Amino acid sequence: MDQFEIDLTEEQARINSVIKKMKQNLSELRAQASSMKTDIVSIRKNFWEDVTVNLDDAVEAGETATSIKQQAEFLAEKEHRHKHLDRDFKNLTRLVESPYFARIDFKEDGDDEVESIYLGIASYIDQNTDEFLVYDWRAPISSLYYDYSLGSAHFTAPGGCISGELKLKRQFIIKNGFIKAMFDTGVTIGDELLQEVLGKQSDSQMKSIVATIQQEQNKVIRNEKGKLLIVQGTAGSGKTSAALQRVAYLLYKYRDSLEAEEILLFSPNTMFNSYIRNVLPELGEENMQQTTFQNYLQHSLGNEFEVEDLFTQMEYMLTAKNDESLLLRKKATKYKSSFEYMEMIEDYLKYLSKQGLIFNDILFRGEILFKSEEIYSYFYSLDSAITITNRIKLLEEWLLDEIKKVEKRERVKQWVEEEIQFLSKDEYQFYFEKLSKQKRFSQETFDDYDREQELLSKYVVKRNLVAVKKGIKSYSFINMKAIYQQLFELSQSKTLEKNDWKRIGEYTVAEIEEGKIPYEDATPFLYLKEKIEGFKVNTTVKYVFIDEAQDYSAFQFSFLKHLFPNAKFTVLGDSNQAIYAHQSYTGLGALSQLFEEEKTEKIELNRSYRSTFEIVNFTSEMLVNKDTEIIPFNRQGQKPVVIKKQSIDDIINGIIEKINLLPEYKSIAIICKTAEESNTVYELLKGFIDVHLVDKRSNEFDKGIVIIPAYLAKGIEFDAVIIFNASNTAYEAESLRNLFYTACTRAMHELSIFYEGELTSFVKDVSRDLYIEE
Ligand SMILES: Nc1ncnc2c1ncn2[C@@H]1O[C@H](COP(=O)(O)OP(=O)(O)OP(=O)(O)O)[C@@H](O)[C@H]1O
Repeated sequence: MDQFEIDLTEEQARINSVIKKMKQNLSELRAQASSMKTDIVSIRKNFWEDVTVNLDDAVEAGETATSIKQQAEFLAEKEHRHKHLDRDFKNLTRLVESPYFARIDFKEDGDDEVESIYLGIASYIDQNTDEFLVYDWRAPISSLYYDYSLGSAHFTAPGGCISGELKLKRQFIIKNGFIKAMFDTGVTIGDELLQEVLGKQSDSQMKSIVATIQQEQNKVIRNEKGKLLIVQGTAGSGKTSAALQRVAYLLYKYRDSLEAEEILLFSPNTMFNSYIRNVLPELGEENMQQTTFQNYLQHSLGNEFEVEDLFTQMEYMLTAKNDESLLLRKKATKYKSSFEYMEMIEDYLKYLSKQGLIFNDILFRGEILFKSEEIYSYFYSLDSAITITNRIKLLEEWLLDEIKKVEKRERVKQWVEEEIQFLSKDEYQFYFEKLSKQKRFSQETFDDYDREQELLSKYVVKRNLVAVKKGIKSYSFINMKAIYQQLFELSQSKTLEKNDWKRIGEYTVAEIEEGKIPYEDATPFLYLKEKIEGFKVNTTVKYVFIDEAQDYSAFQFSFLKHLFPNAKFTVLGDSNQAIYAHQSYTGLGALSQLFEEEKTEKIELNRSYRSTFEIVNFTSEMLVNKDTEIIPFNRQGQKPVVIKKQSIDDIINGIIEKINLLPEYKSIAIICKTAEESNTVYELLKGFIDVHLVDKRSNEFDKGIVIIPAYLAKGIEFDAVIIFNASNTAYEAESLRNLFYTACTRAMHELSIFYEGELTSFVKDVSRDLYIEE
């Protein structure tokens, strides 16, 4: 036996022994969990038998409340412990399959002994000796594995910095308790294992990367310095992966004070949510909250407006005739996404503080109860040193007080009497019972006619005023539509030409009038509304993650900062994938203005792991911005293939042929420029191959062969990518470069580009030796 075989035998023996212990623990845990579950079910069932209920007097009622509270606390405590047991059980079940993925041997300075540390997705301690048989990959000592090659190394433990020497780094692939592969490595994280992992086919779900986290990714995962962490990373550099492992890391590090629901991830679309939903559970953690910015806008404005979504806006920009109105919309979008527009709104708010708010009349039974002018006068009679929001609150209180007077006044009116007469038997009974409960009557009927009339009229008026009061409480007396529209009349852009601003104003006012809110107006509108009505901030979220951050405008970042005042932000993006090029995208640099410099950290990820060496070299050359070098991971594959066809029909035939020739890939994407083009291609292909069409409503990430518009393919990856038509007509404008780049960088193993007519210059400009022409 050579040394490797000896080592392998020893390691397998250790694994066997560890798994044996784990299995024993597992059955103990199972028994504990099951008995605790029985207890919980029984407590729930007998809840009311075990509390003493007596409501005879205040003292007894107080004791009853205490008894209920104690019983509820007892149950909650049991449930909490059961949840933990359940989690330990699930983790141990995973560990039994594959107890660890790495070993490091570390000799601490001043110590003679070399300690062997095994790293897995969770810690495992020998119940008899208290020895750590497996260390959680997030434990302080585990960072040695990610950060150092052999030689001197150190890590920060709770008690301070510990230095020493890393003597061995070994990696394993263990399946069903058996070592499938074992590598000893000298460099940071061995290439062999990474080769092995990256060479695999894609999955419908993103996978955790804990065994092969790279040094620069580890910096993202464990970073804790600033309030804002900006990660600028090239396509496929592991931004999303690092973000998710970071969530797992934070949940581990702050396990006593941080819950998964206090972490919120903004992702590019709902399909993406389904794509990443397995990563954290795979690591034994609960998923954080996930949403999209669109979802938030819809939730906040959806009742009042038809809110345009980003994809509709994008589809419009990509398909509309290249005329004056498209140009204007682009200018408007750019302007409305900028900090300058936010400043304009701030100035407008200063103006509104002194004059100019617009109110609605408050109506009651078709008549004006409060005229808008009256509301206006009251509002501006309040001390202008008080914020607008607080004055609105005072105004609300005043209106509700006035309503009390109205209530009294209305009771004697003719309509009330008429309504009483028409009360149905049920309604009459309803009021009667209500009054009886209040001990107003001792007998079965109203005994006194006048009293009856008085009380019934009171109820009738109250009932009729419910909607008015509700309206006042929800501030429907503020005419937000008109206030936003007025902004265009009263303000003047410093950068746009006068005429452009005027025309932008005209069409915005018209859209809003029709109850539609363009995507670029949704956040500014909401900002203005919240500044007037009071910002509904979320103080419970402690960490906000923004993936695909290049798609957010400066305005939206500012808004999010307001929205989550207590949160730390991790923002991940790639300026080369800024496909909404009409936005005022200024790079993630715009973000730096949000927090003070000392609270902001920046990390760049330049190594690309998703695609083969050949694909990365090809796609990198498409970029004009070559400030940062993109380093491909050394995984070989075929060069991208560029295929010329005579017509669209020929392209369709070519794609069918291509797909038949490709190996049995799990996922193939035919990426089109727009949803419109995707529909057409789908209709042409569906009779010949089994394809799914992905659109913005798709919630699940389908594997197999999909047809997808480029802007929806963001963040996801496929074994093979086929670009439908890379003609110069389709991809001519410079603004489409990033969209094209994003589409091509979705490919892991193979990239084929079809076109008819002239080839887009985005490909033509790439060195000829980097692709094959067919
Ligand atoms: N350290 C790693 N070990 C193994 N796989 C990795 C590692 N880093 C990244 N990957 C893999 O590379 C691919 C791209 O990762 P990910 O999607 O996180 O990148 P990204 O930077 O968010 O990409 P994009 O911006 O292009 O959407 C994934 O398949 C991921 O599993």
